[in-house]
Amino acid sequence: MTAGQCIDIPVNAKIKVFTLALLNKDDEILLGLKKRGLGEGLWNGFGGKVDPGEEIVDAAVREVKEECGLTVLPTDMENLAVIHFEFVDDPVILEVHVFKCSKLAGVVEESDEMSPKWFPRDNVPHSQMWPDDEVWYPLYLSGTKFRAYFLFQGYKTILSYIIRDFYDHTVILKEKKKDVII
Ligand SMILES: Nc1[nH]c(=O)nc2c1ncn2[C@H]1C[C@H](O)[C@@H](COP(=O)(O)OP(=O)(O)OP(=O)(O)O)O1
Ligand SMILES: [Mg+2]
Ligand SMILES: [Mg+2]
Repeated sequence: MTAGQCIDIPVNAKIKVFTLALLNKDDEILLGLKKRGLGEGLWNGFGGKVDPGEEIVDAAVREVKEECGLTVLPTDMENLAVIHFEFVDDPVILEVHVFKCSKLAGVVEESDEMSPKWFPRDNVPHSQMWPDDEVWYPLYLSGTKFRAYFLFQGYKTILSYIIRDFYDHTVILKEKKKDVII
């Protein structure tokens, strides 16, 4: 999977590519409480910026190791979703490649960036997570692959979103239109 455009964002948008790994064991998911930077204070999967020239899946594997100590293999990373985030008044769009993985090796360790903890997959702390997670998490639980676009005002308010089938962009799975003020 390569970095790419999506029909919901401008063709010339400046894109910054990130990874996000959702690590599963039985009915649990490993989340990390982010200790610094983007999303500080929120529980999230593990991931970060893709380095120049780096394959996206390799970045996902590297970030998992750096942030929670676990070893995963690129071939065990299933690409669940690609999500674009636009922020009002910010020309940079974040492109987050979401992977899920159930084959984990090693020991979970706290890192400078993340404080990891297992949660039941159907009971994650949404009030302390990015607000978009609550929207797309049911798709993760049902194993539905998707592409999504979210428009944020600041980091807490979602103005609109659209979630499409991963393979067929004409199929809309979920949508919230922008409120029109008249
Ligand atoms: N709206 C959102 N919802 C979500 O669920 N995850 C988001 C998100 N916006 C960003 N993320 C994820 C993507 C990525 O895993 C992480 C942001 O990347 P980081 O700041 O953690 O980068 P790095 O781990 O490379 O950090 P440094 O090593 O400090 O540069 O947050
Ligand atoms: Mg990170
Ligand atoms: Mg990084």
